[in-house]
Amino acid sequence: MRLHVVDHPLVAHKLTTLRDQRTDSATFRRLADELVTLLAYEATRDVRTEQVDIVTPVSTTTGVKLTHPRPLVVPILRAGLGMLEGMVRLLPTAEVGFLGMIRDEETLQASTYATRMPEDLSGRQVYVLDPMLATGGTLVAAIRELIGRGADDVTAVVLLASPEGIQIMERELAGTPVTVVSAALDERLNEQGYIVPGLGDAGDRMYGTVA
Ligand SMILES: O=P(O)(O)OC[C@H]1O[C@H](OP(=O)(O)OP(=O)(O)O)[C@H](O)[C@@H]1O
Ligand SMILES: O=c1cc[nH]c(=O)[nH]1
Ligand SMILES: [Mg+2]
Repeated sequence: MRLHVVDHPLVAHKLTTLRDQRTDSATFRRLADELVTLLAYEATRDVRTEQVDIVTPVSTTTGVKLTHPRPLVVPILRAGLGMLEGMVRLLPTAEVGFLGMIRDEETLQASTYATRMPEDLSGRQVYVLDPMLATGGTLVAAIRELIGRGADDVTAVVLLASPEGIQIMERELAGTPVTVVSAALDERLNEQGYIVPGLGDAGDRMYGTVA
């Protein structure tokens, strides 16, 4: 597993406002959208392209276009949904699949309540979206599902990761073609499994619900 923490002043600036407890839901959604677009730039560095010949008003030239099979973008509901638009804006040919997952706040075990994506992902590049990589349980289960369907290149785009979660991912997904792109690597998890300093419950902050 590869970890890439995006080091950029615009990312740090937007993330600081996202973390701030005074930030309202509408602003939180806008910032999550903007942040994922900045992360997508890094996450798609190896997206597959093919050469094409085109004619400009001045001459002929050779360029590239996104190639087949189309990349698949999978937001993990609920909070990952807030990252979908920002991602597909940069990947207009992408197909979108969905995984609904919830973490039991007592046991911290993740379970899946909805799955809607192609059965066969062989040869596909997959971008899985979830703002929080806390214990890693959710992302490990999601990525296992994608690899089980044949995906051979998985990139997880997250806003915050914990060192504990990264360690679990490295252990549980050793030898699999997985990259994690994050806006920050935080200090630790607290006793409730929340990222510290973190931003609280991403889904609640995004959709205005109270934990
Ligand atoms: O790394 P983990 O310890 O598994 O925790 C991270 C998960 O927890 C949150 O989802 P939550 O269960 O709150 O669902 P929600 O997105 O519907 O709020 C978050 O959006 C991640 O999916
Ligand atoms: O800090 C955390 C941990 C899990 N889920 C969240 O939304 N936030
Ligand atoms: Mg939540």
